[in-house]
Amino acid sequence: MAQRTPLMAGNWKMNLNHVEGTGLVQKLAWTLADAKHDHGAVEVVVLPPFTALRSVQTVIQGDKLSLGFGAQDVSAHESGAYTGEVSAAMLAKLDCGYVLAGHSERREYHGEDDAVVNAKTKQILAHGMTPIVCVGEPLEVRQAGEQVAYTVTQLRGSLAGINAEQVGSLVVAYEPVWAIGTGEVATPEDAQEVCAAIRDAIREDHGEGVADSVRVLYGGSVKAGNVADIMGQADVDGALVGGASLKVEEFAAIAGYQR
Ligand SMILES: O=C[C@H](O)COP(=O)(O)O
Repeated sequence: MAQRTPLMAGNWKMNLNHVEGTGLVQKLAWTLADAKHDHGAVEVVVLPPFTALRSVQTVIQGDKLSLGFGAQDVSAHESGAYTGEVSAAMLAKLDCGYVLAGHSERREYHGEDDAVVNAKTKQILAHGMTPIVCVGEPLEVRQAGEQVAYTVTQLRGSLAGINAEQVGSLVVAYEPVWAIGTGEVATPEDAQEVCAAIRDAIREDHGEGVADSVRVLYGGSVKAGNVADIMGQADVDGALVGGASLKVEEFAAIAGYQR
C-alpha cells in the first residue's frame, strides 16, 4: 500500500489581506519550527485569497519557509473576456502548488455544478498544479442517509474524463456541508465512511494503484482537539481547515497532531 503524506490545508476563505496574510504565514512557520514540526511527515499548505497570493509567495520563497500555498478558486476558462476571473496559467505563474475546485461555498453561492468543477479541475491539471476537488452532502441528504451515493456522484461528475495518472495525483476533500463553519463535526466514523467510499469509487474507476495514491481529506470544523481522531481513520489523509486555519497556534497544533 502506498504511503500517503498527510496534507493539512488551511483555507482562509475571504479573510486576511496581504499584510495580515504574510504575518500569519511567518508566525505559522516559526511556530512549526519551534514545535520541531516534521515537514516530511505532514505537508502544510495555506490557501489565501487572490489578493494575498503574491505576497505570501514572496515570503514563503524568500524566507525558504517549509509551507506550500495555493488558491481557493480558478476560472474554468483558459484566458480571455471573463471579467473578474483568474486563470490557472496566472496561478501557475505564481508557483501555486494547489488550487481548490468546487468548494461547497462556490457550489452553493455561485451555482457551480459538477461540469464547472470538472472544467476547473482540468484547467488546474493542465497547468501543472494539484487540484483539491471538494465534494460533500448537504444536511437533508445526510438525514436521508444518502451521503455516500450523493458524494460519489459528485466525485464522478467532477472527475469525468480525467485520466488515471492525473486522478492519482490529485486530492479530494470530503466536506459535509452541514459541518462547515458550524462547529458540528462529523464523527470520525462518518468521515471514514464517505472517505472510504470515495477511495472505493476511484479504485473501481481507475484501479488499485490510483486509489492507493490519491489523498482524501476531511473538512468541516476540524480543530486541534478533534484532528487526531479524524486522522486515525484509515482513509482520511489530511484535513481542509477553514476557521481554525486563521489562528496560528490552533493550525500549527492541527499540523502537528499526534496519531
Ligand atoms: O475549506 C474549509 C472548510 O469549508 C471547513 O471550514 P471550517 O473548518 O471553518 O468548518
